[in-house]
Amino acid sequence: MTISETREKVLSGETKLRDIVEHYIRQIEDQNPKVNAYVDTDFDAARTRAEEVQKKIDNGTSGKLAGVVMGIKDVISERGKKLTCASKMLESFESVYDATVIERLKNEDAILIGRLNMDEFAMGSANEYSNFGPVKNPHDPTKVPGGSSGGSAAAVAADMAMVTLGSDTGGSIRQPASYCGVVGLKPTYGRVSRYGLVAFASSFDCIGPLAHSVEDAARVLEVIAGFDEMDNTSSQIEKEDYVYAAQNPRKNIKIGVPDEFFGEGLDEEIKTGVNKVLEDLEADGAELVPVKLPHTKYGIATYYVLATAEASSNLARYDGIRYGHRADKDEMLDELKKEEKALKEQFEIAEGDAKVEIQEKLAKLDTPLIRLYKKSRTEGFGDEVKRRIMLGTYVLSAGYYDAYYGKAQKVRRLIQDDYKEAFKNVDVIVSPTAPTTAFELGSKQDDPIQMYLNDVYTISANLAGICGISVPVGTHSNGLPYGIQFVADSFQETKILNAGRLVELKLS
Ligand SMILES: NC(=O)C[C@H](N)C(=O)O
Repeated sequence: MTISETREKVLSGETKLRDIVEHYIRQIEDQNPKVNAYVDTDFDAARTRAEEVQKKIDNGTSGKLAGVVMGIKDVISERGKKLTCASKMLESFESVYDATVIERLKNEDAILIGRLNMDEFAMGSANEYSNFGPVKNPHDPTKVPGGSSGGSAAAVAADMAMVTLGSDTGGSIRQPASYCGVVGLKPTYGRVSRYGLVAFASSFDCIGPLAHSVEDAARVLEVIAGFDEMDNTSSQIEKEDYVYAAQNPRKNIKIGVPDEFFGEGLDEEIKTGVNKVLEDLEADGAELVPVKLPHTKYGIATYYVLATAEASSNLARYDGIRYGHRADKDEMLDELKKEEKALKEQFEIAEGDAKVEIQEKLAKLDTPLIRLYKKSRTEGFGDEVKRRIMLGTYVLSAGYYDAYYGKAQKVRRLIQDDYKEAFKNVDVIVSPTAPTTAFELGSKQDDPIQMYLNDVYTISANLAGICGISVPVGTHSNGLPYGIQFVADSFQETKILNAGRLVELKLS
């Protein structure tokens, strides 16, 4: 059921919240062993909450999301719940406070039923890099659900939640939404507070909803959006009426069509499917306008320089002392002693240059504290996270800073300027959400570049800081869903909701 259907039934007394919650519990018990979307659930808390909210409904004081059963990506703090980011590093970490978005959802009486699987620290496009094992696509368990919010998308697709929250740093809400056949919305950077979101790349990270419908996404956005004094990057610009925009779409919108997003690498059927919808929208009064985004071809490279640089800095806090997994101290001291002993023995028998070399090694041997950091991080982080920390540290290093980090910042500006220019003439810009449908589990795991290329259409919205939505638009002959993406200028969420709703109306 959608949020509005639920509201109607719950407010009229036709359905009790208890029954809604029991439905989702059954779904999770039945589906989760196959899909692996939830990494933690609290059914008792959900049941208790349902009783509390039911009382509010009965006495007419319930909030906007009364009865809405939600799952939360395991990167957003929920007081008293585990917050693992699907990493061994945070295996036993528990949130001590609520993220602003969680506080706002709770204030409007949403029922939070569990924590959702994801790529470790949100780094990935297939939800395969998780300490809890991969999420499976509900449409075909041999396929990935997309990532990094794979659990959030799969939970909605398999009816294990009415809506979920995900996070989008470089496509992480929209690409899994496309692969799982649900709606996913990435708000403008600054529209939704990041307070309580574990940082990956702070100038990109955004929290947003994944839902069954555009209107549901709007209903959640309405609650979570808005200024927050706890996040100094959150904007003071007033929210717009998102639900109204989703319910009353204008047909005569101007849609920018960039050649750059319909070229090489795009699956032919997806291209045809997206073009067909555009023709239908045009027949209904929309105007299709060719636009140019000449710098988008540098999007992936730019993102993977800047996002890894920010990640290397943000993830420095996980040292096993202040935060996160700590390696066994005795084991570490033992190792260190053995190394020292071996070097000293070698020193005794070595001669000439070799002796000097060994002496240098002895002098450079880690102190116990440094070794504890190293060992904790080596054990706690997975391979993709380590790869990004190393890439990020490299592009920030003194000798390469200008060549990589500095240059990428300049290209980011050029990409932003492309969009600013294009939005002078159009309301939204359209593209497929991803170049293909969901791919085979394990097929790209060993090839990071192939994995990164999945984000080719979604990543520029993150670089530009603008908003975007993915709406299901068809089923491929291989049986898998795929989405259409609309992006709009900063703080113009009503425009993407409007366009998304037009697509839904065309397909219904
Ligand atoms: N976090 C994201 O938005 C997903 C992106 N594929 C990344 O690995 O960075």
